Amino acid sequence: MSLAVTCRGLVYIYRLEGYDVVALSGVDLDISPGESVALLGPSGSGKSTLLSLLAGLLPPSAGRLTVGRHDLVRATPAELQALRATDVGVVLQGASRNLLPYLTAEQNIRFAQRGVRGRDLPDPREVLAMVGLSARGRNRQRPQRLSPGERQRLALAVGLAARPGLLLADEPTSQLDTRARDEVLTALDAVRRAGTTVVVVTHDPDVGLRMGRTVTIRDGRVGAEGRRGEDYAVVGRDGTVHLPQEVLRMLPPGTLVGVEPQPDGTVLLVPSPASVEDVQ
Ligand SMILES: Nc1ncnc2c1ncn2[C@@H]1O[C@H](COP(=O)(O)OP(=O)(O)OP(=O)(O)O)[C@@H](O)[C@H]1O
Repeated sequence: MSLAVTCRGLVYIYRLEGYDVVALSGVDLDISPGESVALLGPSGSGKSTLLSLLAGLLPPSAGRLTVGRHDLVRATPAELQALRATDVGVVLQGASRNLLPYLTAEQNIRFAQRGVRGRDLPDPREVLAMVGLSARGRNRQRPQRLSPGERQRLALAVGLAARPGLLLADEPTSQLDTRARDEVLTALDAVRRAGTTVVVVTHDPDVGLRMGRTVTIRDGRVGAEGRRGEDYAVVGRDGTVHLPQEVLRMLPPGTLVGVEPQPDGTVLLVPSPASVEDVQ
């Protein structure tokens, strides 16, 4: 069963000795069951932190977060662990971090299925077939005998071992050549067609296009959304809007802007020749 995700005013603060780092500053995001979403954004904007919260690996500092029927703010550590074992598959950045090197591909899947109770588990070969790893005895190979792209697809298969309703993957195509990257994307298409909700963190805009929906995280919140190639800025809960780079070049920081609602429902931004400094 595919799972929905709801974030409302989601905040995460890394508390370090002497100072705090606000990694997420109020994420509002709805993901429908079966949807595929790419999280894009500059380095340090909060993508991996958001993924860790969705996975139940980090507890929200404030706000609301639900995955399916699970309330991740109230969940106990035991409930979060059960969630990761069954409903949410997590693929960490770097394929090898998800794999046991001394087990074959098939054994890696079986290992990920151990201890899962209360649901029908898929046949490991079925999971390997979904990510294109059933031919030429790939199921009997250990990870180091597989190519980098095959290893990454095996990492996805391990994340799918318990047939989760939500698959989270951090940079699944980084450091792969074009062909291997396309094979990983084809595997993700198959996962989505099987009805699983998929959320992928990526720096690659092409991956974003292939996923159908992009969500750009900027300064710890949703700054923009892309649907079927159309890009939209998102108005934050405090009324702020992250302007696209090309508009920011026309309206650099400090520009005074007249905001004029039009009768047809559009809004005009009219720059003034004066700047904030002139007014102060
Ligand atoms: N373990 C940590 N301790 C303290 N601060 C952290 C920690 N992990 C991340 N941060 C900070 O939180 C903010 C968001 O980081 P995060 O890794 O979520 O961003 P990101 O968008 O995934 O970046 P990248 O694309 O480089 O992986 C950054 O300011 C980062 O320095």
